[in-house]
Amino acid sequence: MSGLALVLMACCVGLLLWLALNSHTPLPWVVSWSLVSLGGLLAATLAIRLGWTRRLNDPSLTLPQMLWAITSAAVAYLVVADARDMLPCMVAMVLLFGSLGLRMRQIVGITVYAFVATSTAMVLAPRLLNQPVSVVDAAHAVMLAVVLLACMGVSLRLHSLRSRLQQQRLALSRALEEHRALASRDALTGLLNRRSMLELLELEQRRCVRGQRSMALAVLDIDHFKRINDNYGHAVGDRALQAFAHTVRHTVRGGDVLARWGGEEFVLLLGDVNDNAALSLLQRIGQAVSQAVVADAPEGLRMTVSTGLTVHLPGESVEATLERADQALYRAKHQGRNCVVLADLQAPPPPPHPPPPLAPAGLTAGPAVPPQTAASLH
Ligand SMILES: Nc1nc2c(ncn2[C@@H]2O[C@H](COP(=O)(O)OP(=O)(O)OP(=O)(O)O)[C@@H](O)[C@H]2O)c(=O)[nH]1
Repeated sequence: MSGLALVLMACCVGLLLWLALNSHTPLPWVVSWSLVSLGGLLAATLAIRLGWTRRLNDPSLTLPQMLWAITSAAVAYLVVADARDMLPCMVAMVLLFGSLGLRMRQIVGITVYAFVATSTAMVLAPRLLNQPVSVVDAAHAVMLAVVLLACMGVSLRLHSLRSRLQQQRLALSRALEEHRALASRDALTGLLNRRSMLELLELEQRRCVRGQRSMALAVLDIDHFKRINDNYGHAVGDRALQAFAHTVRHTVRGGDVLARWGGEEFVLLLGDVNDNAALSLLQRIGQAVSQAVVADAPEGLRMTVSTGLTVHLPGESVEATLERADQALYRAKHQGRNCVVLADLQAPPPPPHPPPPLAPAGLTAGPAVPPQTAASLH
């Protein structure tokens, strides 16, 4: 029951007390009833505030408080004869406030209980007080039945409105979640998209500055992807991209992050790894990609990937690291594709469009490493 209901109950009890003091009802009865009624509600409030009810199914003790308040109201009908007119009002208040937190079956149950409790009080009152049943008593009974039915109707309606509101809120938060996922992920491969990857890289870069972490970045580009589209169709091309993403993700460690950078180009973030280990991993990726099977595609369809790899130097910008990896990729493409080129950290920044080398590069500066020779580096 809400704090407001408690306050209202307290007002009613105060009013009843006043009526009792101004009527012929024996004072000890009235005082005892008031103390027991209020005491029960205060005890419940205290238990809730102290957190004793936290582990219960109903931590706010709604149902017990309602049962208590309705029983108190029914007993009041017997004890405080002058205040009987207030019974429908009190029961209605308890039902309306309390039912907000109840399930449908509980609402019907508590209304039935209210009906049984109050009608028992009405039947017993004339006998206990030795008074004949009057027309007023009959009118009370009819009014109470009407009030109880109306309260139940209103409570059930409120309940259905609340459940509809909850469903709408749930649907809205799911839609928001999906929207967020769509905004941060590439729809085709399910990988992080370029924007989210850049955010992640900025975060990692700051960790590198603080010396908490090191990272290597690789730019991977599927070779001659245009031919796959041209020869097998765009749908097969899409599935090839998915197969590529799936293969790389299952070759790297859980903490490494692959993102779709655009088209058939991907960026891989490798955490806490040296250049040799990164090179070896990218060689394995190259081999795995060359064996990857594209779903519903002709048998002969195989992919290869060219990769530019570099380690991030603490203090430099993410853009600078990416640019170096991109230049290494450029060299990998010009050295025959299907290989990994590790960027040379000592070399001055390359010109914007370096001419392709005449012969395959050695392994010293910007080594081009075909997948099958990876092991020889270690
Ligand atoms: N099916 C499909 N194709 C895409 C998608 N994004 C980009 N492409 C295609 O990828 C191809 C990229 O071609 P290019 O940039 O010429 O590169 P390439 O053919 O891979 O050649 P190299 O990179 O030099 O080996 C283009 O034909 C694009 O249309 C996509 O989401 N789905």
